[in-house]
Amino acid sequence: MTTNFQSIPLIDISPLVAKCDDPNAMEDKDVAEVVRLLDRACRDAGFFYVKGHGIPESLIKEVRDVTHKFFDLPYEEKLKIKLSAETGYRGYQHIGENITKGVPDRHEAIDCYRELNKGMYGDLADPLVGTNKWPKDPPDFKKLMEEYVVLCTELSRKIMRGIALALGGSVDEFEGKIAGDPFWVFRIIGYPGATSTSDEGLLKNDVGCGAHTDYGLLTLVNQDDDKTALQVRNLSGEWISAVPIPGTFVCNIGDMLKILTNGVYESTLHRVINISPNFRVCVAYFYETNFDAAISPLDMCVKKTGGKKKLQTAVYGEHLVSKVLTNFTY
Ligand SMILES: N=C(N)NCCCC[C@H](N)C(=O)O
Ligand SMILES: O=C(O)CCC(=O)C(=O)O
Ligand SMILES: [Fe+2]
Repeated sequence: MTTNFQSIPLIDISPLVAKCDDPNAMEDKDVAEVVRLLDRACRDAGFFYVKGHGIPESLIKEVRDVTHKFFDLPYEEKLKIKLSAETGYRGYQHIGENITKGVPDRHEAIDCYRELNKGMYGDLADPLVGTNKWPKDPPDFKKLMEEYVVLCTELSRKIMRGIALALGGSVDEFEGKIAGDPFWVFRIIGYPGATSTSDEGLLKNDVGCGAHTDYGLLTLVNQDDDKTALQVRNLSGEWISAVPIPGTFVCNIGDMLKILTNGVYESTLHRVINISPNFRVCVAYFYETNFDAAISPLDMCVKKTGGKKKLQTAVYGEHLVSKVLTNFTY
């Protein structure tokens, strides 16, 4: 359930990060406070910033720096790792190639997914089977990003432990069959600077990514410090900017967590319009359920919401594949 939030809350999650693997974490009053704030943020906005997350700021910045360097390369160079159906939809897509609600997005990106081998989940994962396509230049790009993905996975697991407690569940509610073997998606994205200054012009010419929800459990957004671009829709349809706060991640809820919570937490619509004249990068990490998990509302959430299942079961891998196949024209 979204509200008419006017700003996106910032939560210092350091107590949770320190203690979430302690079985008695909730007895710690600082952890309990983080959990309360997470519940508030997830109910009201489905979006929140986190600080005190433990990932070094120097690494977060380096990830954005090498991303700028990659997108600065000549087009021919970037095409060496081009995404296609044959690469399992992994690799580089040029501006306008990704489509949201039928409209080409004004962004370029490298799309990566956790590795999938043929037959791993029957034929469920077939379209995404492949290995990631990393550029040779900048050197160490792959190493840095792979290191970063490991840290994002670990951080997301911790935040999901907090969210499990926020829902009144056990700390490991989202492990095991739901996300004990989490899939992940990783998008390294570049948005050209705005060509317009008026609102109408920006909406007509400068939409970097059209309104959408994310597909899985939890997204961690690492965005440039000095450009406002990400906008989040509130209940009355106002677009609230997720203005960059240095040293934080913007977190948001995906479709699978909406289903699990029977809609108590919503996967909020958001879009990207880079209003700055300069090229913006965003590195988005998506923490997902197990690839083959069949996701339905948790009993404890159904109880909270009047006892009726409001949302249908979805198999995460099917949801992802159906999205990926409509994001591109090939
Ligand atoms: N894995 C995620 N969330 N990717 C976000 C891209 C959202 C835009 C996409 N064209 C769409 O229409 O979904
Ligand atoms: O660029 C951003 O800030 C967010 C990107 C996004 O929403 C996505 O890739 O799903
Ligand atoms: Fe998104």
